[in-house]
Amino acid sequence: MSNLLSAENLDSRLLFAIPKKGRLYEKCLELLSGADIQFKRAHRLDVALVQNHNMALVFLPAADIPRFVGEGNVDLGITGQDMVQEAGLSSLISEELQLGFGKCSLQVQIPDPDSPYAKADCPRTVDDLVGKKVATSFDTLAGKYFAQIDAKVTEQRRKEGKLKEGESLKTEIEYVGGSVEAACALGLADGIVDLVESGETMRACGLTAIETLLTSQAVLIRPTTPHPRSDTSLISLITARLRGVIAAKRYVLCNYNIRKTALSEALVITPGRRAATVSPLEDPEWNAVSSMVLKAEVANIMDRLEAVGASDILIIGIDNCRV
Ligand SMILES: Nc1ncnc2c1ncn2[C@@H]1O[C@H](COP(=O)(O)OP(=O)(O)OP(=O)(O)O)[C@@H](O)[C@H]1O
Ligand SMILES: O=P(O)(O)OC[C@H]1O[C@H](OP(=O)(O)OP(=O)(O)O)[C@H](O)[C@@H]1O
Repeated sequence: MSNLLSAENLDSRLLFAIPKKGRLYEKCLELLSGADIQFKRAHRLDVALVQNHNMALVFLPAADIPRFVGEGNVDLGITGQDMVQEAGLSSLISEELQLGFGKCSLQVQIPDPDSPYAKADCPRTVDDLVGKKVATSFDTLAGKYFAQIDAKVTEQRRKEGKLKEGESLKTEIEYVGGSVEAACALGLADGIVDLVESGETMRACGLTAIETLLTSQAVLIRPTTPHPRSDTSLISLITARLRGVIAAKRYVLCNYNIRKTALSEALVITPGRRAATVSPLEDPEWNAVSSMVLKAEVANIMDRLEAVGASDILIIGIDNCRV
């Protein structure tokens, strides 16, 4: 049997990096299926040849994908914006598409000072963490953030005469690979910088968030300068397909009938992505309108359409689309 990883198998193929596990994995598989990217991932193999395109999927840790994309080893990738920022390669990476899942925030968290178990001298603000220990998997971003806070607090303390010229404060950033939320309870750190989505993990660990370093979602990325080997037309095709799948998830089609006298008011409510489709009805005083609207705004839009006299308002799900 030929080796799947051999150069002749991969050389001519477009390489698309997908997180190999974790929070983004299942959503990525759904997205690939929606875009009809067909593949079989063999047991224990992190490369899968795509059956219906000259492409291979490469399953990598989400944290490594920005480097593989930035250095041009792969042509496309999906990862979190947080990972792109942490890799510090933003100039080499172009964000093609926000995918609308994997939404979370990178936050500074401390043991809840209002908890009955809190120590009297526990930190309450980021300034209170200066000179102490902060555990994180995002040591680059946390390091940059605390370098600024350290400089600000050092300056203040000098002015107050609490620090001599030449003396400075430095927060210690302690890298941990996972389960960062346990670091304070284990005595490893005074605060952490970690991802928060629902806040469940944070609350379960008796932590509270005091600052947000960034917000993030999953993104489709590609090298700013495509590799000479890259099939740019296939990159555009895959990007367009993924854009269609994402738009279909976010939008629904809103159809309704409206008197011509109220048409302009109704079109303000449903302007459509480019423009709404307005068709004549047999009754010359009425029009039919069809317009894409954001799923999240449907209830509000229906209320407003009814208020301007629209009738037969129908909301229709979109399976897939090109926008
Ligand atoms: N709780 C969350 N909610 C939504 N998105 C998240 C959450 N945690 C992480 N993410 C997103 O998913 C990306 C990958 O995080 P994840 O923790 O799954 O990484 P991993 O280290 O590859 O997996 P694992 O934690 O299983 O080792 C993060 O960079 C972030 O963009
Ligand atoms: O606010 P929440 O919805 O509770 O999500 C936040 C948690 O999710 C992530 O970890 P994950 O569960 O992916 O595992 P990890 O700690 O091994 O990275 C993150 O590191 C937090 O621990």
